[in-house]
Amino acid sequence: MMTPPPGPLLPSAHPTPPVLSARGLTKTYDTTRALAELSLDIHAGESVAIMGPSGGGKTTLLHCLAGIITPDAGQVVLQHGHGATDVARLSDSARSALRRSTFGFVFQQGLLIPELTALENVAVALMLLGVDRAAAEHSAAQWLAALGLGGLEDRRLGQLSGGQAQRVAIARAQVSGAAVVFADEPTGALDSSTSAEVLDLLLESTTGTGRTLVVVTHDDDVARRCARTVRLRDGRIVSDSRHAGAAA
Ligand SMILES: Nc1ncnc2c1ncn2[C@@H]1O[C@H](COP(=O)(O)OP(=O)(O)OP(=O)(O)O)[C@@H](O)[C@H]1O
Repeated sequence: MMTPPPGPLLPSAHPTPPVLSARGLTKTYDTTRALAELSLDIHAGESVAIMGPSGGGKTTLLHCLAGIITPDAGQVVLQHGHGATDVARLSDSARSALRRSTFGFVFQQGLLIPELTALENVAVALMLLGVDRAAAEHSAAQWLAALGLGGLEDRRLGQLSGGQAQRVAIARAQVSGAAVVFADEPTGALDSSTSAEVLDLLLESTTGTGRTLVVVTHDDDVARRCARTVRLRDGRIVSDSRHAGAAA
């Protein structure tokens, strides 16, 4: 069967312009095709759940959208600020700079530094952008307080619960004013009530302020709370639905 060429998607009824437009994304690892000419528009202020079976390409898509890996073919156009940037064509250093300034990440492991306190873990995201320590710590303290962690600023990660540590990760992802926050199974290790609280905070602090959330999840409860669910299988989109009554 012939595959249609990657091209413009049908006009969308969404009220805001796309902040990210992926066209014809293809990624192959050795002999495994993780993404197969995938096209997707993500709009400013949307919450999008990426779902589908294990190995379907969810994390690979998230990493391509966020400029963590480059696709073998295709484009990821970011429309933010003054113009459009093809994330997939930037140099490594330009992509790192873009990730720090424009994107936020809530991943299960890897981004928080165990030796640092909650406050330092959040402040470091701003200090990497050149903000001085005092101003960075001031903003970090405000985010921690907004996420219910006032009084815990000086705890190291090992002295926090899983849910508290995920809130630190949310604060870190938001403190630099990220236009798009990417989360990969942000509630995967949490019990269901903590998971609901963390998800509420993640939605409020992103789409609640006009920013965009893209979340990879296996959890139907998480997907139901998002405004849109995109399902992948074998590196292709098999369904894309918007739900009434969910967050933006
Ligand atoms: N670094 C890699 N090297 C080789 N193959 C890889 C690599 N990363 C992913 N893959 C393969 O690419 C396919 C898509 O992987 P991906 O992690 O994107 O899927 P996923 O939908 O996120 O899966 P899961 O739900 O299990 O996390 C899988 O078949 C996986 O084995």
